[in-house]
Amino acid sequence: METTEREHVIEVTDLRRVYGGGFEAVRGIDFSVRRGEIFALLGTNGAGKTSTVELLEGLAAPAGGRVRVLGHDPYTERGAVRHRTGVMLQEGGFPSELTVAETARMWAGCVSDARPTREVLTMVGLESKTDVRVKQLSGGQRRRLDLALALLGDPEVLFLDEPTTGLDAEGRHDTWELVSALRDAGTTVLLTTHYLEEAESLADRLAIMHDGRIAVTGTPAQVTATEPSRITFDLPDGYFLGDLPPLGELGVSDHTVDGRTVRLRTRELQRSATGLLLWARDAGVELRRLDVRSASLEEAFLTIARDASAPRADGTTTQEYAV
Ligand SMILES: Nc1ncnc2c1ncn2[C@@H]1O[C@H](COP(=O)(O)OP(=O)(O)OP(=O)(O)O)[C@@H](O)[C@H]1O
Repeated sequence: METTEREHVIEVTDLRRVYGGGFEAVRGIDFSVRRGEIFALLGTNGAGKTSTVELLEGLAAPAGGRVRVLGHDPYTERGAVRHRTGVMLQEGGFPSELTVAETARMWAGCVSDARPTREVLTMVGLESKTDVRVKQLSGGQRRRLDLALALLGDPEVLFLDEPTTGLDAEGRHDTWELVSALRDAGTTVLLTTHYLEEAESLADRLAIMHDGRIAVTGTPAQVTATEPSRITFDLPDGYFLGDLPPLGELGVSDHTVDGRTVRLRTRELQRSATGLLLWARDAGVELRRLDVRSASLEEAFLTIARDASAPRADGTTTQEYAV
């Protein structure tokens, strides 16, 4: 079955992976990725991200469940999928004596209708390193070479396992721009990352894995919204906590006081902040060191990593947002 523009190009249903010895690294996960979407798989160390991506790449057969990439089983129908996908493994292995250009040419020989090697090396910023031997590249430059090789076949679907690990801040931003541009040109990207700001700024949707399961799936904004926002300020001189309007009426879910510093947590940031500021205006006081902020993806991640094993009130451990 071929996919159309609006269909999911990656579909994962109740997927399981069991290693020799019986360890279940992937324990029944579901997600899907639409054409032209960047989907990030996040999770703690050992959560099962690489084990999952390898199943999507057709490198191993699932112990249970179903994977479809571009409408095909990537393991049993490898020939139908492989030439339409690009893969950047977590650790690429290159012959260290070859130069960058030789490595790209060797790889291009394995790809049908390969892009010109100079083109992909320029895309990843390695055009000035073509005559350098692979063993002389820095770790970050090797990651870029990995990415260049994944792009050689002009893939419809790109699997990137920790694409920016080892890159400096500039290299990471360059890679983000390149991946965004590929997405804008219609490439579907599934990536794993430990950099939460990478997922926050790049991903259209993401899933957070923990212990072989997906704890939450949604847009970065949806996942971040699972955490309360925070308001911090110093109580004005001569005022006490009891002088503020009743915090429950401001939508504040809990608070702490440390000396004169008050920290409020709220799921209704606008209502809480407005109520507080109107009170301060009417009282004619200044809320010094006022700081109002939404939760970050990092806070949501840490909470999920901590709580993911605990069942929710409805008995499930997975939260999924429709988009
Ligand atoms: N070949 C293997 N044999 C047995 N267990 C394995 C094998 N490969 C991975 N595992 C185990 O499966 C679990 C998931 O590993 P995986 O590499 O998929 O996690 P990950 O989320 O990619 O982790 P990281 O962020 O550290 O790269 C881990 O507990 C790991 O020890």
